[in-house]
Amino acid sequence: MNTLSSAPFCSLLDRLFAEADAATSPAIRAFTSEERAALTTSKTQYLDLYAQLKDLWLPVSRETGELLYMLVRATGARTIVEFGTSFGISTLFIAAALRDNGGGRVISSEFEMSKIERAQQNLEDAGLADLVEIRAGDAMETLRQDLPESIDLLLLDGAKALYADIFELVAPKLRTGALVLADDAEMCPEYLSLIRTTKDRYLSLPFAGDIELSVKLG
Ligand SMILES: C[S@@+](CC[C@H](N)C(=O)[O-])C[C@H]1O[C@@H](n2cnc3c(N)ncnc32)[C@H](O)[C@@H]1O
Repeated sequence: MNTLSSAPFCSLLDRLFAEADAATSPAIRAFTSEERAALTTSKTQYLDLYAQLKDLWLPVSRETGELLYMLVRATGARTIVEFGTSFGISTLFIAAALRDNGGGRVISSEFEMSKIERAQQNLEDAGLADLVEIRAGDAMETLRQDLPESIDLLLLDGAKALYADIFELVAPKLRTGALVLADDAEMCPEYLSLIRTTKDRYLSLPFAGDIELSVKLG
């Protein structure tokens, strides 16, 4: 038996993915082309732009969620940091894998309070809330301090323009062999350039079209 294929996880995930698919946002349709570009490139407007998209779930795909579950199980990971909780779909996959590994801790980060409340509820409904700490506020501040001494996996899935900055904050705590999974990585040229040019310390590959998967070599 595993959490991924058991109740209540299965039916909860089906319901949440359906809800995510159905969610709409009048704000995104009203965005100018400059605002659309700023969503992935601006290091100053991200709080305002993402706040306008608070009704959108923007989750990882089911395949990426299952890949996260696999990676956490296969590596026996116990300590995970996540940039970008939203309504908690990726967090659910990670926490399910931690449960099946025998325990652990996810530190996730989200600044939109309404999303945090719903993510917390989803984690409670799945019986996984005890494994997760959601840090409220800008991850550029909340992930700057009080990180565990040794981190097994980092998921980058918040504002695209900040992937490189968040990676730099967390990197000193990544253990040798730690994985970094960056979702929608093709939107993050600064991060891709950074992770792919540190060949002595990271091996990094594009994966499944929209993921960059990297391992810390030492
Ligand atoms: C792509 S969604 C995350 C989806 C989530 N990982 C999932 O699979 O359900 C990105 C989220 O990151 C949040 N976010 C963006 N920039 C952030 C920042 N600097 N600090 C905290 N949260 C941020 C947004 O509010 C949004 O909810």
